[in-house]
Amino acid sequence: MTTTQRPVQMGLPRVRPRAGMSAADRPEVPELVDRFGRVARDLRVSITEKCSLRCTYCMPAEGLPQIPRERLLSVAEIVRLVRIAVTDLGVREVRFTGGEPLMRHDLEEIVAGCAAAVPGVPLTMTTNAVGLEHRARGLVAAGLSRVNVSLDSVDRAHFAELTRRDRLPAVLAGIRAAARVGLTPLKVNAVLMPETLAGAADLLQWCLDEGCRLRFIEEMALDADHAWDRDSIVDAARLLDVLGGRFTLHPVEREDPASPAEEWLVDGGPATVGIIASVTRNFCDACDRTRLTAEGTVRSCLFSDDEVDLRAGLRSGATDAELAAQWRAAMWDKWAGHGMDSAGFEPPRRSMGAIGG
Ligand SMILES: Nc1nc2c(ncn2[C@@H]2O[C@H](COP(=O)(O)OP(=O)(O)OP(=O)(O)O)[C@@H](O)[C@H]2O)c(=O)[nH]1
Ligand SMILES: C[S@@+](CC[C@H](N)C(=O)[O-])C[C@H]1O[C@@H](n2cnc3c(N)ncnc32)[C@H](O)[C@@H]1O
Ligand code: SF4
Ligand code: SF4
Repeated sequence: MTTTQRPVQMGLPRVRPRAGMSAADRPEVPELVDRFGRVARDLRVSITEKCSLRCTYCMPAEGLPQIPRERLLSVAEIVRLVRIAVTDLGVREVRFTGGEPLMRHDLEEIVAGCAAAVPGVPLTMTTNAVGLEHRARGLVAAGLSRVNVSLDSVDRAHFAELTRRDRLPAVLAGIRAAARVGLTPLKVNAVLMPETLAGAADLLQWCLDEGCRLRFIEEMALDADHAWDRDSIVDAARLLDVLGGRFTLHPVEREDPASPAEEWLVDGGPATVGIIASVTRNFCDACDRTRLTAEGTVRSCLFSDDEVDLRAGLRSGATDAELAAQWRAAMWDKWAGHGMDSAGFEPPRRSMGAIGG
């Protein structure tokens, strides 16, 4: 686990991690700083636990237990928290995720409400693209800036096996519709597993043909079935070997050293393929993420089950300042990193789909 000490940038006080730092040690700044000197600027909002697919690395076959409607944040509650995040807490980008955000019929209202509340802030979505074909235009009109789409294989049988649903045609149609209406740059996320390797070159060729930016992602211990095994991680070297059989790849110097994806130029460029090595070369020391779950808790790290409930305050008359203070306190306690390489590592209780990836 990386615990590199990083100074807080941009004029904020320098915060040094030290054992036993308490709430009283938090500097009086509006931003979402933590004890390790990081500042969270990237808000990921889960809006549902429901999903149209059942990816084996994420969901149980039967889906997640349904969240009763009254426990889900409403459109107005999501918009209010997004406004607080941007205007009071220094958030600069908002991503809708889940579960599958397209499962919410009021997604367009959520996007439009946020676009009006925080004009100029990029509003993005991570989606499996099932049904996006019919909603892409409406989402652009509502104010969505771009989308990232999960797609692990362009082989229909293989896709059905990985997602437990035969929906590849809908996903490809969704990606094409999103690209047509300008939800770009459109990135494709593929979780890297032994099963993904066989079709990796075909997937890259498809993305090159369609003008999408493909990133492979190391599988993390966030599957609902708890079948993840550190020793069966497929690493970048194995993937590069497979892709190298069909393409010429050259590593690209990272423009942004904090960016999680390492990039390779494909056949001389300009197209690239990326690898997000969340496990073997984690980027926790540069983490700038804060999360809201669909039930309105702040989750400071994907791997930390310590959540702070904002919904209770939202529904009992808390002021913006009170909600912001709760959010700051939650982020101050953020962990150094995920710890997947530490002895005695235990996966979190919630799986990826229940957190909001
Ligand atoms: N370790 C770690 N991995 C994450 C986190 N959030 C997302 N991921 C992984 O990164 C992959 C890509 O996430 P996206 O939702 O596309 O977001 P992103 O890469 O931040 O998006 P861009 O800003 O478009 O590059 C996901 O498939 C997850 O596997 C996080 O907070 N920590
Ligand atoms: C949980 S999904 C939610 C959004 C949407 N349903 C989708 O699939 O894009 C968000 C991202 O998490 C990734 N993901 C899910 N489980 C993962 C795991 N165990 N390890 C790494 N990434 C995972 C997915 O590939 C996807 O890119
Ligand atoms: S990764 Fe996304 S599409 Fe796949 S099961 Fe999880 S939430 Fe659904
Ligand atoms: S695992 Fe936690 S600390 Fe690491 S990048 Fe993800 S959210 Fe940030």
